[in-house]
Amino acid sequence: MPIEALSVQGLFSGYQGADVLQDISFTVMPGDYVGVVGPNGSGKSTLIKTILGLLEPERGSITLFGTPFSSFRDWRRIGYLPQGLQFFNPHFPATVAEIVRLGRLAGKKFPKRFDKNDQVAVERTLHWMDICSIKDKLIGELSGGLRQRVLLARALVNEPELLVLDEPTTALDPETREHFYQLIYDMNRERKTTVILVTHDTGTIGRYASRLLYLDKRLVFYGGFDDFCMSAEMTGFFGEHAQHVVCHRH
Ligand SMILES: Nc1ncnc2c1ncn2[C@@H]1O[C@H](COP(=O)(O)OP(=O)(O)OP(=O)(O)O)[C@@H](O)[C@H]1O
Repeated sequence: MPIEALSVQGLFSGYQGADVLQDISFTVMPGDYVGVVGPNGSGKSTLIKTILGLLEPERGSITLFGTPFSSFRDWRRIGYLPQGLQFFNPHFPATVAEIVRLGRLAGKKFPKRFDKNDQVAVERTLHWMDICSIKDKLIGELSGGLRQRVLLARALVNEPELLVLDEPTTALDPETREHFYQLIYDMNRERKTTVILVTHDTGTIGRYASRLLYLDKRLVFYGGFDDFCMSAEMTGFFGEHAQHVVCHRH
């Protein structure tokens, strides 16, 4: 039996002592692609921030790759693309290659210095993301789609086993968005990268993710898409139309 990439048990988490998330439990196995959906304010980003240690939980346990959160140190195994990068400062004075290299800082001990291995990893990732030709451009000069690709490259530069993306396609036009989803999907299929992707794109995510996590402060549903789509209970919850949108997989 493979070790779970992520296990969350009885999690309560929120802000200033007020819980947003209440009693959340689920596990993610290596190679899963989990789409996290739910209404505005349902706690999707709160869940991601808690899993990554950016927010301390009120109660409950989190295990990453079989290691309890409190002793987990191997952050290179996890890549994270946070929400809200469409507001990226266009005057930020860093080139594409420098931005990607920043991803190598995760898990480095002090003094944090870059070495030859970092250079090799950066070159490999630029090539993989097909952004070698723009490596000396300033990040602020790029279109939203290319910028997002660079930030994805930063999240991937350590070849993480688990990739966490919080609404990565918000600022992208439909064509670039589709391309982005395809890229993530290929990584999941070909490299077996475990993916957790928060999105409002309920119509699209069903085409790519293997599991659906529906959050509304509590865990409303967690399971395979087919189970979700066949569940009468879910029709009652979301209404036939909403369920049809999520289940529209062609
Ligand atoms: N830093 C914060 N301090 C206090 N409350 C917060 C903070 N961040 C989020 N919240 C509140 O926590 C609740 C859940 O927010 P969260 O951002 O996790 O939801 P979400 O499902 O990701 O929403 P959206 O779909 O709009 O991005 C909301 O009521 C929000 O106002």
